[in-house]
This record gives sequence, C-alpha cells and structure tokens, in this order.
Amino acid sequence: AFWNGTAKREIGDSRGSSGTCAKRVLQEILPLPATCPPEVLGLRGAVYILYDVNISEGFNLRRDVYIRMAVFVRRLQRRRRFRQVRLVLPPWPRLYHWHSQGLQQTGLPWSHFFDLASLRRYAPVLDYEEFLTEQRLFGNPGAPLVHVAHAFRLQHYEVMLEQGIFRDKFERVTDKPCSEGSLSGGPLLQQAELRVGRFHCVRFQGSAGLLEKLLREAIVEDTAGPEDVDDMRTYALLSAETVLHDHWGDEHFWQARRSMRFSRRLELVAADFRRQALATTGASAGVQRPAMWELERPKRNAKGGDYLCAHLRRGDFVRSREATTPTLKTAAQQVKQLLRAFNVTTVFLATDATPYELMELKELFYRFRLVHFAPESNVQRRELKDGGVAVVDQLVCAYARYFVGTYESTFTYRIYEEREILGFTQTSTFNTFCKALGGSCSRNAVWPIVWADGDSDSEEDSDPY
Ligand SMILES: C[C@@H]1O[C@H](OP(=O)(O)OP(=O)(O)OC[C@H]2O[C@@H](n3cnc4c(=O)[nH]c(N)nc43)[C@H](O)[C@@H]2O)[C@@H](O)[C@H](O)[C@@H]1O
Repeated sequence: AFWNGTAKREIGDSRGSSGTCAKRVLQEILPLPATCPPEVLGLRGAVYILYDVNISEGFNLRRDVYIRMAVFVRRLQRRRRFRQVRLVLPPWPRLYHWHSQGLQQTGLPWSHFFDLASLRRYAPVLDYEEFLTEQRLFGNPGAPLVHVAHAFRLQHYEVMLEQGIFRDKFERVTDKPCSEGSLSGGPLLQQAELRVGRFHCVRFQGSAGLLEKLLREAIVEDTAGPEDVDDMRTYALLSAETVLHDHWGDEHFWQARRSMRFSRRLELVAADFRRQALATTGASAGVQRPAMWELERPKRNAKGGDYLCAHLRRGDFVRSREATTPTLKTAAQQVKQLLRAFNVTTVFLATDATPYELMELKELFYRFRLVHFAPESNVQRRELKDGGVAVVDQLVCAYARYFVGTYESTFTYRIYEEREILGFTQTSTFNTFCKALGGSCSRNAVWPIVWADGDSDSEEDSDPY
C-alpha cells in the first residue's frame, strides 16, 4: 500500500509556498509539517526502473516479460540500496493485433487490464501516470521533464555459445554506433516527459538477476565520491524481452503470475457473459477463487461450465505457421469430436478470425451451439477496446469444462496458466489443436503450477548489500 489514491491526493495537497514535503525530505529538513503524509518519506532514495518491450511483441508475451521484471524487482528491494525500488509499467502502445478503427487504443494504462492493487501485493509497481505524479513532487514547478539517468537498449549477442556453453554476460556496445534515434524498439522514449542523460546499447545474455549488476555499475558511474543513497534515480531498460526468467516456472514465477489478476471491470464483464450466455457461475463450475491471490491454495477439483472452449488462433498464424495451424474445417472436425466425447453441445470460440471466417465456422458447427463473445454495444466496445475483448475471451475459456488451444500461441499459454490457478485437471487443460484430425502432431509444453510452501519467500531477507 505504498501508493494509493489517498496518498496521491495528500501528497498533491501538501505542496505549499513554504516548499514541498518532498523537498523537505530530500533536504533533510525535519520534522515534517503535520500535513505531510508518511508516504513522502518512502520516496527518499527511490530508484525507478522503466522498461519497454519491442513494438512487434503481442499482449501475452508482454505479460510474461512483466513477470520477469516483477520477480527481479521484488528480489531487488531486499537489497539496502534498492529498498525503495519501483517498477514503472510501460503505457500500452497500440499493438499490431488491435485492428479496430475508431477506438482510442494508444498509451493505455495497466489499470485498464489488470488489478494494480493485486500486482502491488507482489511487487512495487506504478502505472506510468502514477510515476509522473511522484516525479513532479521532486521536480521544480515549471520544469516538467523526467530525467532518466541511463537508458539501456538491450540486444542479443550475435554468437550465443562460447565453446558450446551458454554463459550469462553483458557488455556495452562500443564497436557500433548507438543512439536513441538509430534503433527500433518500444515507444517508451517517445513519451514527451522523458529526457535521457546517457544512452547505451548493451549486448545482454542471461536472466533478470544480471540486471542488478548493470544497474549497480550505472549508479557507481553517476556517483562522485561516497554514494548518496538518498538520491532519487530513474533508469530505463529497453527491449526487456531480451532478459530471461531467473527460473521459469518456479514458485516465484507462479506467485507473480497469480498476482496478475485482471481488472475488476473485465472480470465482471466476463462473469456476466458466462452467466447469461453459458449458464455458468463460479459455484456451478466448481471454482472457488479467494478475493486475494495470496489466499489461493493448491487444488484440482474445478469442474468447469457445461461448455468446451477452443482458442483458434488465425491472423498471422495462418501464414507464418501454416505447417501447424489447422484450416477452419479441420479445426471444426477436431472440436466436434471433443464435443461428442465429452457429451457437451456448446462450444465457446475464442478467436481472432475475420468476420468472414466466423461465418464459415458457424456453418461448420450447424448441429451444435457455437458461442462467441462480442461487445453488446458500441459503448461497451469503446470501454473494453480490442485488448479488453481478448481478456474476456480468455476469462471465459478459463472456466470451460475442457480447453483446447493453438500450438505455440502465448494467448493459449496464458489460458493454461489461468486454469492451473483455478484448479482444473491437467487433462482438461493442456490440449492443442493438430493440423489435421487423427494425425500425430506437436503439442504445447505442459508447465504445471508450482506452489510455494505456505507461499512464503523469506530466503533472500538476509542479504543486506
Ligand atoms: C508468433 C507470434 O505470435 C504472437 O501471438 P500469440 O502468441 O498467439 O498471442 P499474443 O501475443 O497475445 O498476440 C495475439 C493477439 O491477437 C489477438 N487474439 C488472438 N487470439 C484471440 C482470441 O481468441 N480472441 C481475441 N479477442 N483476440 C485474439 C489478441 O489481440 C492477442 O493479443 C504474436 O503476438 C506475435 O506477433 C507473433 O506473431
């Protein structure tokens, strides 16, 4: 609860002609006036980490990159120097897959999709606007720019293995030109408020933990003489998808993943739709979801609503993954076979198919009930936007009796994870469409959920450095 609406209002109100609370904190003028909220003290020594992801990456890979960063930042705050670290969530740019015209889909905050209070109970994160509010506290009135001390554009090494061995390493690029304008990447630095002090290209190979070394080197470079640990600093990591998980799929991954609950508004839209179109509630599906992710416990007894869900990825997959993506006809054949096997008559279809393909699918399912989610009005479409509609699709698939998804789609993988958290059996979840009915084919990997003992994580508490 280090940042919430009340604190924001109070901090805002506490700026006066006699100097801001924040400035008094920085200049160590104590005691603070009684009107100063205690949260201001927490800004002392704050280290802000901005990050960004290459513009071509889709929504669901970005969710995975978030987990890498959140696990890293949660660990980092155990270190004295980084006790006040905050991860700044990059505004969502208009993604390549968000096709709808006439919607405002640029610069969306994370709160549009996710429950920030839930994220914050795992790691100290801020939406970009919240970050600006904190920054303004420390800036001079009339000087609205945010100074980013160092921005690092991460890139892969050209040769990854050294004598057959993959080693974690990084190095600043000095043998090639490197400037903010000369390289493609995410649009973070296009935010009007940001001014970068020093820009570096960095070859990076390894897991998120290695970023600590990169940041420490930058802090030392900036510090003439003994380090001023009260100073507030901002760093930017660009192309953060280059960074790997410290340990993919371990209990830390799953805690961060469980904390990624969707916004209440999207959860509500999905729950209403499940109830009205599929006669399914949490209780009828045998899903008990505690109000907070921390209270979730291992279980495998979810039953699911009386429908099957198919995630059928079309769009670019039809061309770029032709060898593994089924045609509409062979996909329909596979689904119908499953419907018969499970004695279910309703299929919920999550897809990025075109309206024309959807019509074709409806014809292919003529003896069954095919349900598809579409916003009920233009008002709801404007409210949800393309990204919100996709989340509702995922939330409906999460409660199905049986799920089948698309080979190598991160959209499908996030549904697997959601069902693992909700307590479905693995056989009802980890299923993949084949290119054709009956043939043997490649299946998606099975990554079952891992629970921590009592979900405690105290092992790093002791490191004071
Ligand atoms: C191979 C890679 O695959 C990646 O896709 P993949 O992992 O499926 O999954 P995503 O990275 O999420 O990108 C696919 C996007 O397409 C839309 N989309 C896909 N399936 C559905 C659906 O069932 N319902 C709705 N409403 N929307 C859907 C949605 O905007 C989603 O974020 C791509 O992001 C990369 O660009 C690349 O092509």
